[in-house]
Amino acid sequence: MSTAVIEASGLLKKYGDHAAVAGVDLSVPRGEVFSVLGPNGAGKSTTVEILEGFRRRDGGTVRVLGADPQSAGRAWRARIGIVWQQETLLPKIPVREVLRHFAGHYPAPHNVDATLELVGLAEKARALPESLSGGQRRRLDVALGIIGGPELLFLDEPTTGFDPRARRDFWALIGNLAEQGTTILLTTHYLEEAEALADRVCVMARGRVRALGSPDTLGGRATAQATVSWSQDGVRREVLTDEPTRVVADLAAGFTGEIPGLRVHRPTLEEVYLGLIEDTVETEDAGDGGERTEALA
Ligand SMILES: Nc1ncnc2c1ncn2[C@@H]1O[C@H](COP(=O)(O)OP(=O)(O)OP(=O)(O)O)[C@@H](O)[C@H]1O
Repeated sequence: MSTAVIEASGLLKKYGDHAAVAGVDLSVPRGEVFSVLGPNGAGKSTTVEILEGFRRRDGGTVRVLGADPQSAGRAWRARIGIVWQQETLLPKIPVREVLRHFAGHYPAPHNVDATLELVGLAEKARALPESLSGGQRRRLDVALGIIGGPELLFLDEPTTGFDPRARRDFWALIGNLAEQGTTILLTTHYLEEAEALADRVCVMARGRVRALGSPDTLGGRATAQATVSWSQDGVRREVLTDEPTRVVADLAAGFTGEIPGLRVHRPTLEEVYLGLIEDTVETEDAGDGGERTEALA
């Protein structure tokens, strides 16, 4: 039996003549943190909304937690958690009560206080949601996403607007959930976030998957040529090489002590990503097939 939590094959979604998703294949095993990257308009949200059961596809097959999201019922929905890009509208009651209220919708919810602790909001249990800072508010959104004890959690640009410290704390929280076995699908525009959290990343552009792999190896990153640079007689020198270790060893033999200003640089995830989407930069948003429509289900 397949251990894939998400399995999509030949996924297709059209708006008018424009294929927003043009044949996507994905397979995400249980317990993986899987990140979807891509420029604006690449088809990420459309793909994710189809997987969440909020948008109908025009072609392809999809299984999420063993069911077709388009026809799956309440019991299936209780097994997934979603942290939306926009803040969820909440009643004007204290944070703990909000969470208790949402917990009541699930058959086997997490403990409310343990969840507040996990997201770092225990001290705000009695505060009203409207009094929370942006980052705290986002933590509450995450608490709402996980209160039902989901097997699969969708996170849509979860750390937009976070300060660097809050972002690190948030990453620790997500790492924690992943360690506990939650499968996580993360869309983000922050490459360092994908690098910190994801087991695998998928780069989408123009409705297709351009590259798929671990952050270390994406687009041939691990084996790409390295630039070795150093300073000699006040001049900066550099060599592009397949064998940086040999170059450094040869250099070291010519110096007594440290090699001044030695640097070995391989492409960063951001550089690889930008190379993968280079041709889309100008045109990605130009292909709309008409007016935006509301989600169907
Ligand atoms: N409801 C809709 N009606 C018409 N066109 C749509 C609709 N939703 C998305 N599109 C178009 O489909 C394409 C993919 O959009 P989508 O929102 O999936 O991209 P994205 O990768 O999530 O972008 P972003 O990073 O900006 O969120 C875009 O060209 C968009 O304009």
